[in-house]
Amino acid sequence: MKKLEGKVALVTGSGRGIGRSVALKLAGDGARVVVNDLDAGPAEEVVAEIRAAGGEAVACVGSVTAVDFAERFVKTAVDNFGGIDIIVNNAGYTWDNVIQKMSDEQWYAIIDCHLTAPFRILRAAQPVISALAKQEAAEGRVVNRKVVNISSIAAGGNAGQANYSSAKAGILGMTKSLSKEWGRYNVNVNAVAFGHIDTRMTQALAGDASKTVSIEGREIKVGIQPAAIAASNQLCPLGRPGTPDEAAGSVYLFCIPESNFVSGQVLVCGGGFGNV
Ligand SMILES: NC(=O)C1=CN([C@@H]2O[C@H](COP(=O)(O)OP(=O)(O)OC[C@H]3O[C@@H](n4cnc5c(N)ncnc54)[C@H](O)[C@@H]3O)[C@@H](O)[C@H]2O)C=CC1
Ligand SMILES: CC(C)c1ccc(C(=O)O)c(O)c1O
Repeated sequence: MKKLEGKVALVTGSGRGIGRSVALKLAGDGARVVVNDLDAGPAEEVVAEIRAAGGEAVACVGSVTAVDFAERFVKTAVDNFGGIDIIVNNAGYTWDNVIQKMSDEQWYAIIDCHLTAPFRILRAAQPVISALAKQEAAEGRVVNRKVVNISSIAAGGNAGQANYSSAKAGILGMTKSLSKEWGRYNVNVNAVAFGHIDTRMTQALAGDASKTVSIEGREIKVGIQPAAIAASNQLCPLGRPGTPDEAAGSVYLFCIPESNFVSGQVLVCGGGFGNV
């Protein structure tokens, strides 16, 4: 018996990187997944991958920052799969600069994506979750649901990331508050704070090359200089970045029944480096 058989999981930013690995991992253990990404192609590919492996998935394409996104995301889960069991707030990117060079646009774009969007998604999910919990209580059943918010070791502070570290610290506060509000619905609300995971966002740049990705019409610089990666590896007891599959493994721990009495906690997944 698969541990997540029949569960309905919503994973933002799951067209690539860590989110993609989370979607595949949850689906591989029986969950039906709503795959979200800003980019339709990668989202549809993950849906196809899950279906090809015998699983169930549907795409909900669009930016988590769109004002109507949260309601659409929740509706997609309810219309296609009849409920919500797991929410992983993962979508994101970095847009770094030292504070004197950080524009309001840059500040709000990152706060909106990493903090306001998860808030709206969880707010939109509340009526569905409370109704299901009420129905289950009337039937004498206890069903644990799971929220996993994705944070970063940058929540502890990182030069050049005032916007990102504020958002990633903020979501830890939201995680702890919601764990107290939603215990009554049997929802475990936890966070995973990643250290360096090897993805598009943190890809190694060749030489002094710079790379950009297009996020909502903006060309955003991504990638890390090899010297910074070497320094990060040196600080990390395991001496290397994590893989997206390893990152997904730590999210999975908060999604399975074995963690049913763990709530309001932050798991650092950083190869031994970092605390928040
Ligand atoms: N890679 C790393 O070292 C670390 C990553 N994280 C966090 O992990 C999460 C996933 O990042 P990665 O997998 O590394 O990046 P990635 O770039 O490989 O994947 C992120 C995905 O999110 C999507 N996305 C970005 N903005 C979106 C939006 N507004 N709406 C919907 N989808 C959106 C992108 O299109 C992309 O497919 C992010 O929240 C990031 O901040 C945290 C700590 C370290
Ligand atoms: C590799 C560097 C140190 C690093 C690690 C983690 C993040 C993150 O939390 O997003 C970064 O943005 C990094 O640049």
